[in-house]
Amino acid sequence: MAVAYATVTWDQLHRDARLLAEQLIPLGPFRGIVAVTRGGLIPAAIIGREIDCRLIESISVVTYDEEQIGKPKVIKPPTAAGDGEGFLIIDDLVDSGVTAREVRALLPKAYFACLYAKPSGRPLTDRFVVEVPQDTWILFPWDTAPLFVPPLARKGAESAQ
Ligand SMILES: O=P(O)(O)OC[C@H]1O[C@H](OP(=O)(O)OP(=O)(O)O)[C@H](O)[C@@H]1O
Repeated sequence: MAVAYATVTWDQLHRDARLLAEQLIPLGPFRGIVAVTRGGLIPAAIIGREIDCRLIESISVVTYDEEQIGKPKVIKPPTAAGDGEGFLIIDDLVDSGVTAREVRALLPKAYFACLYAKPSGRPLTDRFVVEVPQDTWILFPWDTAPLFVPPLARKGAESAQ
């Protein structure tokens, strides 16, 4: 399957998180936020600021390790959130939906919102900002760095040497 890349800048991520916050305000107030680490941490901080929510819990789900491919493992439960009643779950992305399914099973009464959703994971969300094709790999700002790229003309000359 061909893979396309979509770069998300800090500015864009901030804008998308604020857009989501705006949509969440009428659904609140929320007792707290559960950030799905690690990708949900920065969106949760931005959204917590916008919706005026200071109680931030986290959950950490590992979906891949060398011995048990695909078996999700909760390595940090969201204890402060109980069954999720009154809580908002925030993640950056739902892709296959494996992480979201695990998180929702632990917090059945919480509201699940994320910035970006691929078709396979989309049904597991209550709200998202942007739908992204399944074969698109999102490059988040914390995963990337600006690099020098040679001018096109010089690139041709270099490959001819
Ligand atoms: O729908 P899924 O296929 O489960 O994928 C979505 C999950 O993948 C990413 O986290 P990742 O597992 O890469 O961990 P990280 O955020 O700690 O890098 C993302 O932050 C979601 O939590």
